[in-house]
Amino acid sequence: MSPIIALDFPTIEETTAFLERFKGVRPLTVKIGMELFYGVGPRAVGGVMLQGDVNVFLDLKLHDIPHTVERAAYQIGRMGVQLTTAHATGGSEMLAAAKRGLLAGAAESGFPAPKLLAITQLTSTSPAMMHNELQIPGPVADSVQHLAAVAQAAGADGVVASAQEAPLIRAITRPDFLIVTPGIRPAGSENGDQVRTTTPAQAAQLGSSAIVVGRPITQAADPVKAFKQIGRQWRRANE
Ligand SMILES: O=c1ccn([C@@H]2O[C@H](COP(=O)(O)O)[C@@H](O)[C@H]2O)c(=O)[nH]1
Repeated sequence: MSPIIALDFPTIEETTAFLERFKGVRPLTVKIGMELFYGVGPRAVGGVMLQGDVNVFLDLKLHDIPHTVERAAYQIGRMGVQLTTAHATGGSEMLAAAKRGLLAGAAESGFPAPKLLAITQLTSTSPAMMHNELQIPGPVADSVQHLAAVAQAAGADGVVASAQEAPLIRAITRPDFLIVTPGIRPAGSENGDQVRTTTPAQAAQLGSSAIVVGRPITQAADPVKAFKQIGRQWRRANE
């Protein structure tokens, strides 16, 4: 799969103008996150799909009581998106509720059910933050591996994690379990708020199933060129 582009824009106009540049690049998978969804609403999903042959990863990171998450996931299941997220730290009951909601919403709409990815530890989380603020002892990778096991047992289709943890996740999950990796920073690009970063090639070598890239593409002088370069690095390392 080509890199998933994180469409972190505030308006549908900016999003559409950005996607215009990618007219000749298909199929395309894009991620709609909180900024665009809260700014524009569910029509952000419809607007992006209208571009044709664009798969949508709706990254709303559900985290609430199981009943509320099941009802929210039902609505997401009706939208026709391919991937969506819930926080693994919400626990196994909440993740199972998310899965049930997605399946029910998809069954009602006739769309295939979106795959559920469990967020493990955000790629912006440092060891110091995890220990001092979240009060989780031990290496970040151990926490991520544990949350991946919880997610798999609860019926999630995969996780969102840094590629740094991919080998530990692969060691305990079934072969088709997805590891989707943000925090991708090609050599020479700025980390910004990302902490557990890898290059596209490292993510492939470490076992990620797919990479998510935002600012290194959206803020590039030539986003299509940046997307193609990152895609080449990712694919070569996967060969
Ligand atoms: O652990 C996580 C989970 C989600 N994200 C999201 O991925 C993109 C990354 O954007 P960049 O601009 O490439 O940093 C962004 O939409 C995040 O919400 C993540 O970074 N880490």
